[in-house]
Amino acid sequence: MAFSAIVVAAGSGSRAGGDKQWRVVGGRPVVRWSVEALLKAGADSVVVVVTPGAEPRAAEALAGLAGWRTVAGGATRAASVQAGLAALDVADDAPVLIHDAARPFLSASVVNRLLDALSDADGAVPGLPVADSLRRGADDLVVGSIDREGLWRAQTPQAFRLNTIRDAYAAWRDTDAPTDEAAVVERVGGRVRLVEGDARLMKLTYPEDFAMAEALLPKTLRIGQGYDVHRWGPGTSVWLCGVEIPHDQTLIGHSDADAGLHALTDAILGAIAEGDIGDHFPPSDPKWKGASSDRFLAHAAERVTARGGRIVNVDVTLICEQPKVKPHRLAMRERLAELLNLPLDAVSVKATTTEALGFTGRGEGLAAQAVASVELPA
Ligand SMILES: Nc1ccn([C@@H]2O[C@H](COP(=O)(O)OP(=O)(O)OP(=O)(O)O)[C@@H](O)[C@H]2O)c(=O)n1
Ligand SMILES: C[C@](O)(CO)[C@H](O)COP(=O)(O)O
Repeated sequence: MAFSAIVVAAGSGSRAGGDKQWRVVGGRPVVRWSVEALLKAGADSVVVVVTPGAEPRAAEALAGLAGWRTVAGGATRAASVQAGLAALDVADDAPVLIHDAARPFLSASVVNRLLDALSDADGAVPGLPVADSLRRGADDLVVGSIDREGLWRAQTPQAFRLNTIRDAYAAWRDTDAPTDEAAVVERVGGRVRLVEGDARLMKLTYPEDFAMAEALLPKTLRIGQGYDVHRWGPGTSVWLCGVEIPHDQTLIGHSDADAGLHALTDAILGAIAEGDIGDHFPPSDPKWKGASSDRFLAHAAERVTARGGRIVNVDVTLICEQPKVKPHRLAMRERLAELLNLPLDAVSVKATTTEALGFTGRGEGLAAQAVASVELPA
């Protein structure tokens, strides 16, 4: 069934600490999840209601999506919904879904249930039965109980034909704004059907809800590995895993030749299949001459964040006869943990010799290998 949609995103998000509709969850702004879900579910057009002046933020958050436009919202959610209704350019009896931007995880099955229900009802609302006991409280004391039988938690989107919801709002006389559209249509005697909601369609209201939303997202675990070698040459210190160690030689390279950081950067880039360090920082480019490898690692970590992912743990092995790594291992782990914003117990640095065999054994060069695991949105 063809339908259009309104996404209300003109709130202040005060209970969440402000601006929740623009915050990034799972690599995308909250409002983008909501608009994209409606477009994917088949919406012909989406009117996004924003606070006056927030249009550029909406354009940035929704860049690359087609089929949406903004209108300015009002002081209450109900006023914002009415601004969206006034901006719709569809037939009087066209189905309209009205959705909170703050409920990002909308599935096509909820949309289909709502549209189906409109065939014999004036409106449809996704709901979840109340599972907890309900108590009335005053001054931290229980002062009454409420029978939860027959009680539902109403979610959005809520579905109506345009004329039904527009006329019902026009008839609303209370001084208090309604909390949702079901209440408005019910007030004029409309039959609003409850359809099965979805626990993932939770409304992001409080700061802690954002961690919950991240946890709800399906994830995939990726592993990447990296390897790097640098030749020993004359010098007085060497950089390894972001720590400068006094030594009678140094590693030779275009940058600071920190083989540990290079291997780890490649491991992270490998986990997200975004090429290798040379693709991002070509050795032919003079601007990387003598550069601190910290920035290479930070760049790889930023790429993970940009993909909505997080690094879970890293493990680096340095292969050399000298210098002895153990005395510096904790400092190296602490530096990597700092650069990657990871807890110390998610960062491992190990070392081994090759029993005097091969180029590392002969002291011609140092090798490093690394493994990184990364969680990405599925
Ligand atoms: N004047 C308003 C108030 C709310 N909303 C939207 O209505 C939805 C549900 O409202 P709520 O969760 O209460 O959002 P806020 O009003 O932003 O939050 P708070 O009450 O914590 O300030 C949100 O997508 C919000 O952006 C809106 O468009 N216009
Ligand atoms: C519309 C709604 O999300 C349905 O549960 C809810 O009523 C919005 O309430 P809020 O106080 O604006 O968060």
